[in-house]
Amino acid sequence: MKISTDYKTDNYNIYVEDNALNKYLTEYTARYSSVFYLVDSHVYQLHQDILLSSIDAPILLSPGESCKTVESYARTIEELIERGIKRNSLIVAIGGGATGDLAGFIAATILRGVDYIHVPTTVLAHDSAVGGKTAINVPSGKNLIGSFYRPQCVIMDTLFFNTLPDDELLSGYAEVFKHAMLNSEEEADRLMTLHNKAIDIDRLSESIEMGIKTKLRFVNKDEHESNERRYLNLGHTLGHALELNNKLFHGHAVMFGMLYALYVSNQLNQKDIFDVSRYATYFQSIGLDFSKIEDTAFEDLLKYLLKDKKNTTENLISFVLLSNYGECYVKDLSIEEVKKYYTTFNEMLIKDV
Ligand SMILES: O=C(O)C(=O)C[C@@H](O)[C@H](O)[C@H](O)COP(=O)(O)O
Repeated sequence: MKISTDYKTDNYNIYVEDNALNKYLTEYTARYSSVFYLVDSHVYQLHQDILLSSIDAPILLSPGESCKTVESYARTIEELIERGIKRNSLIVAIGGGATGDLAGFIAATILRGVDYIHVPTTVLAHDSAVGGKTAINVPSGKNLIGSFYRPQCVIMDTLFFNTLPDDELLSGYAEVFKHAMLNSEEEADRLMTLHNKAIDIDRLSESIEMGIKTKLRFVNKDEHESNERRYLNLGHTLGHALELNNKLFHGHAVMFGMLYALYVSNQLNQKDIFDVSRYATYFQSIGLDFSKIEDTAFEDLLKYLLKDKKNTTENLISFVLLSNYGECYVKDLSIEEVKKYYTTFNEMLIKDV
């Protein structure tokens, strides 16, 4: 399947299919005199003999978020310069969202910008590889350094999914589910039917297609996130805080963050538009472990909440909320309000799940 962006210029293709890497990569690499592969070391270890057998002299990155540090950024830049990268070279990022975020940021900044391609190997990266956000972390928070920088293409080879652990699969599915909530109740119901009790890997491509198309609707309108693109951050305010504080998988944290956002939306709308308990029970039935957030003190999350990139006013925390399915808005809440809802939200979860 091929999906294309719809900007005024410099559009790129997103391929999602089995064997996509073999099918499309050389068409792009052939245009450059030198190509540098930045590959998640774990992915390379698993796939070097078959899917990645043609990848020449990869630079291996530490797996997951651990590669998104300032140190790893500087080290990899040094290595690329030593290997002779030029302005007309190509960087190919092969790995999950973290690899893509780091490699994209390197591509955006090395020699003031070289072309790059995303080869996402996780379900989660259907999200991060699309839209041109690149980033690294600092101790105060996630993705606090970064840029918007479009790739030349995204090649999502779904054969990589076969080796994904269940926790990673669930993490990626969280963003697919978020995209459904940004569409309609029917889309969320469809996912819950398609992936009832467990994530069905054979039906993931169609769910990912829905996810990417939804995401592009927002990105095409507001690439640099001054307005509608912020809605893609549904679940991420509390999500990023839980991810860092409780050391959760990104998507697992986003699932909790989404439940909280739906709960707060109901409170502010003064009607139960969203059946939060139903979604919580569903998330639990497909593997979300609620014990991972039990007893998390609000005060431990607060320092992260106050550093959220969406915040614009001192001591107010910005949340993406919904007045209905697909109808988002950004609301600044005081610390007291966030805490109050956090307490009652936890009580509801303990009672209902
Ligand atoms: O692409 C976007 O815009 C998003 O917000 C998508 C998020 O799901 C994704 O996790 C993103 O990387 C988070 O970005 P951040 O700007 O909140 O760090």
